[in-house]
Amino acid sequence: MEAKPKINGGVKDGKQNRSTPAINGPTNPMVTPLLTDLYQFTMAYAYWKAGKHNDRAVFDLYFRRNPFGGEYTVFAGLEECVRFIANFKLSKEEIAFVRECLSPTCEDGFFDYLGGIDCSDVEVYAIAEGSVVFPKVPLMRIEGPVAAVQLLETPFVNLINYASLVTTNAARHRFVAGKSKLLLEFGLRRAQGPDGGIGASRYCYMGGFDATSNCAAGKLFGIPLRGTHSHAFVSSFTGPDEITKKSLKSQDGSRVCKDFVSLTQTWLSKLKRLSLSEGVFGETNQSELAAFVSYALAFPDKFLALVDTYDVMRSGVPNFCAVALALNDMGYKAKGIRLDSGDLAYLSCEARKFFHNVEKEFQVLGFGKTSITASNDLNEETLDALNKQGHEVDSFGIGTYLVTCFAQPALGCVFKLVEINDQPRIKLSEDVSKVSIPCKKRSFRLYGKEGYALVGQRILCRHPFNESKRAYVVPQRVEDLMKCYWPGSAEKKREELPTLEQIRDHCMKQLEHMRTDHMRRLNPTPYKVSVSAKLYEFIHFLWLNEAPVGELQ
Ligand SMILES: Nc1ncnc2c1ncn2[C@@H]1O[C@H](COP(=O)(O)OP(=O)(O)OP(=O)(O)O)[C@@H](O)[C@H]1O
Ligand SMILES: O=P(O)(O)OC[C@H]1O[C@H](OP(=O)(O)OP(=O)(O)O)[C@H](O)[C@@H]1O
Ligand SMILES: O=C(O)c1cccnc1
Ligand SMILES: [Mg+2]
Repeated sequence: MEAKPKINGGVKDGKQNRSTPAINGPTNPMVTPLLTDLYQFTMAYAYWKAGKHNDRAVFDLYFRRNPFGGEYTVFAGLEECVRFIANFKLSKEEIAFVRECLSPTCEDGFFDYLGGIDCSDVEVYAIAEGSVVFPKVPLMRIEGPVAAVQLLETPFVNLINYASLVTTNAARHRFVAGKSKLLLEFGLRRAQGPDGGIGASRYCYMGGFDATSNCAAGKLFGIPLRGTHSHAFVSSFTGPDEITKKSLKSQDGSRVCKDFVSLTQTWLSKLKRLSLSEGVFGETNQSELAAFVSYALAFPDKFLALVDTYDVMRSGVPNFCAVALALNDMGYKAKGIRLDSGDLAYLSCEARKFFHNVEKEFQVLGFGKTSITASNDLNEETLDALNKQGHEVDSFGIGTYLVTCFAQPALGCVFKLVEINDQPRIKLSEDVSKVSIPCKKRSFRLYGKEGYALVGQRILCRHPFNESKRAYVVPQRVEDLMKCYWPGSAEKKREELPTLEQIRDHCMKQLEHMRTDHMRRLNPTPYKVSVSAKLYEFIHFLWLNEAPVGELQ
């Protein structure tokens, strides 16, 4: 990071703000200017009373430590902040409520002023959503009249905190599962309320999940929807006699099987003969078979069965195979099974063996590759354990631990004043990691990989607080990280908001280019965030200037 030169403003290049299309309001209609802490309004009043409310302030939004014991974070939630600020306006009712909450001595003029705030004099600069980011680096810089920007603190931190945390959690699950696995987010029922559920689905997709079970998120964001069925469906059946409509038309429409139940029973007998020699199963649970047949009749081209209601290898898997083979006769390819309890490594390997045997014995090409989905309280640790043991799972359905961010409930984003009326400000702390980095800054990412045009300048990079930690760097490529996402009425180009799909792609690319030692789960190498030599000198000058000198008696 380096302190930003003072001269700014004017049209850079391209379009002006006025010509860009209107931005929709926040996804959650509860995100209004009142979704803030009371003290933002009390401070706004006190700024106004002191005649300071229009002082030009610069705030940085950043976090101090990466979550989940890792060394990286994915930045998310920016679009919602932009939507919020683009539509910021207190209604008459909201102002009346604020008036009730503040002291009766507050002057009327303040409430007129509140009603006029529309963030047209606020500017927001930010790193692209979906970027990999690190502690202390400003994710967003918010410039504007101090009272107005103060009102944005709580909603902005709220919108970024969970979004970035859960996106990072999803990215970490993706990293452990590996690229080739299908990751399904199943967390809605366990999420922290409706907003937690909708947000989890959106941001887990951003962080690398492939699909969600959450229909509302599918509709709102176009996220692929996926799902299986539950134990209730299986246990609701009592036996094959329940199935009255037994016919199934073949996939190409040329034939009709009048009694699909009997076809399935025939296949089950053949499987029994095959398996009895190996002692795998005798009688399977017939009510489970009825459930599977019914599901296959409802979705012949999407048949997927939950096989652990009674006994995975003695009932669920053979019943599934009987239905799948009957479907195969009719030209359909069964999708697969889901395991939701027991030793998922062992059971997935046993099921895979069974599928391979079926393929060999009955010459059904590709049956051995039938998909296996696993679920049940999965998290990074269990995925890692399954990898170490060896497993045959193709797809993981993950809920509770993912969406609740069980391993760490908050990211700890902060919003700190770094400059007012062109005067740099600092917040001191006994804890050095909590000292804020003053000044309106620019952030760069320096790339050392070969193959890029040489920038060639030798830069001294310094740890912001530790004098002895420094290094010269000759970057091969330099990326300016902050772009303008909300110019207010300033005549500056506003970055277009990318689609969820584009943000997800950006996130995947960023993660792919991370050094593996920064990514590993155990004792990852910290990514070094530095300040320029000039900023280092300035931080320490200001620190000494602001810290009172103690007196020893
Ligand atoms: N091979 C494995 N290695 C490590 N953890 C596993 C393995 N297989 C499953 N797990 C995890 O172990 C836990 C098992 O949960 P639990 O003790 O509730 O058993 P269960 O199989 O769900 O039992 P139940 O039949 O009562 O539902 C889950 O968190 C699951 O993800
Ligand atoms: O385990 P999670 O990661 O939260 O994933 C979602 C879970 O939700 C469903 O069952 P539910 O937990 O409602 O019931 P169950 O535990 O009895 O299967 C599903 O079968 C998964 O196990
Ligand atoms: O579709 C599923 O299998 C599913 C959906 C939500 C929660 N558990 C499982
Ligand atoms: Mg469960």
